[in-house]
Amino acid sequence: FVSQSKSAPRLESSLFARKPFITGNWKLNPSTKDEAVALATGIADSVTADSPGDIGLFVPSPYLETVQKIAGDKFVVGAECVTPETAGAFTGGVSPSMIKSMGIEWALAGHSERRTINKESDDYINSQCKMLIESDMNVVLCIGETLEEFEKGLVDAVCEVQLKKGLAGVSSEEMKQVTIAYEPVWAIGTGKVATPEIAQDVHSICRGILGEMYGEQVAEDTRILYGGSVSPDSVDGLMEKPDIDGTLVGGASLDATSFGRIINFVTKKEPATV
Ligand SMILES: O=C(CO)COP(=O)(O)O
Repeated sequence: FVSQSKSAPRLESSLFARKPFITGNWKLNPSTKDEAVALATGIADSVTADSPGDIGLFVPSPYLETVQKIAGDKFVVGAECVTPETAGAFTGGVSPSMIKSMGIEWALAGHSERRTINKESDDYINSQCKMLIESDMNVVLCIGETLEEFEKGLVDAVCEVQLKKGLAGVSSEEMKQVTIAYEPVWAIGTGKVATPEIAQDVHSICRGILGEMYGEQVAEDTRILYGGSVSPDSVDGLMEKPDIDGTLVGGASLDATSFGRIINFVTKKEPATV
């Protein structure tokens, strides 16, 4: 259904150059399995045959199997992070092979909270990306600048470093397994969503960097999601922009009604010319 490793993410529809991908990241929520079941069920109920994109939900590792069962073929389920090791003395670690063996084929890497709180470096994130790809899984590589970097005009430079280091050693062919999520740190959990214009600018810059790294075709095929305070009110405007291929939603993915509205976004995007 949504496995990018099997087919390039192109849509038959002429509206989108790339099939939209609406994703949620539950972070350290909800507090109990019962609540996770209720929330995942509510989200699954809002996915219909008319929902315009692929849908994904990144959930805490203890809930992966339960949520996967509820998801069926309505949405894909992924881990929020992985330990880039195969086995050994890494207490608390969760490896790609462990979750792959549970039927999970997706994971995030490089979320700003992991970069900051868990001190995950670009090199470590690169190992996560490579190990997920080698495990025949799909990765959503998260990048984005802090407020200070934004105010200093360093957005392009930060995105370039995070993309180039995060994807070092990843081949053009393997880029089918990669989705990018641009999440400006200043927009995460703050209620300050980037304007569609700002997000479009950065997405277009990121696509240009991917073009330098991998050529035009890979750049055109790679989905770039926006994350940071996305809500039912802001999703339509964001999704109208040509280089915004989806969203990575935090807070609003914890409410089935709000996330359902985001999943079923309405867009007036111009038909794609590619
Ligand atoms: O970090 C995010 C998703 O990964 C965004 O979180 P919010 O939508 O709560 O701002």
